[in-house]
Amino acid sequence: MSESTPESGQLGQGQQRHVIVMGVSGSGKSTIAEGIAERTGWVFGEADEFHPAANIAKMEAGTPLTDEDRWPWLEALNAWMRERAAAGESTVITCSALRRVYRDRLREGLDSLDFLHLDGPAEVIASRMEGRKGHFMPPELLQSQLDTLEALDPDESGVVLDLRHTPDELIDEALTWLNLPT
Ligand SMILES: Nc1ncnc2c1ncn2[C@@H]1O[C@H](COP(=O)(O)OP(=O)(O)O)[C@@H](O)[C@H]1O
Ligand SMILES: O=C(O)[C@H](O)[C@@H](O)[C@H](O)[C@H](O)COP(=O)(O)O
Repeated sequence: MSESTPESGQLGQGQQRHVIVMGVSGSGKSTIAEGIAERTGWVFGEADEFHPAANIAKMEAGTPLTDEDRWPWLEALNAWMRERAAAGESTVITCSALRRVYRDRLREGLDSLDFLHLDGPAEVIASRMEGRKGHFMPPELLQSQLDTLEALDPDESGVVLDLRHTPDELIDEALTWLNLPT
């Protein structure tokens, strides 16, 4: 399948792909999404960069975001994907996308949007957050992220991947699920 390779240039409607690597903070979204972007040539987006400064300050201070905090952020991410779609480009972005209603907002106006959910034991995620230096997200917020998380419903296009696998394994599993060459 070559429709999404960097060489293919502008893609017609229906040929482009839009993928969100989802999961709680520290699950490995950035690592895997960057790998997918490298292998596919799709435009990469990092959801943390779409948060208003107030949201970042709130998380940094150890306070979980509310739905109200998240709506403008989700709207900005959706607008960005729609712009890329209008330009005929495929995208892969990181986004916690913790609740079903958030994912519904993210899907608006797109022909298709696939979710790759990085899931696994809380202890593994916690130790990764502890080991990550210079990131604004405090490990204490992990529990609220896990409490907010709603698994993909059967009618949502997506797959759950085991975050304990290595990044290379996960990128291969993602590409295989997406029906792309590994
Ligand atoms: N599959 C993996 N196996 C081991 N360590 C990983 C894996 N994926 C990510 N990491 C490490 O875990 C930490 C969190 O990963 P990151 O990609 O920043 O997660 P997120 O974007 O979901 O917050 C980073 O230090 C990263 O290097
Ligand atoms: O909806 C939220 O509460 C945040 O978006 C959160 O889920 C996200 O994970 C943070 O932005 C931390 O960034 P990392 O996911 O990169 O740790």
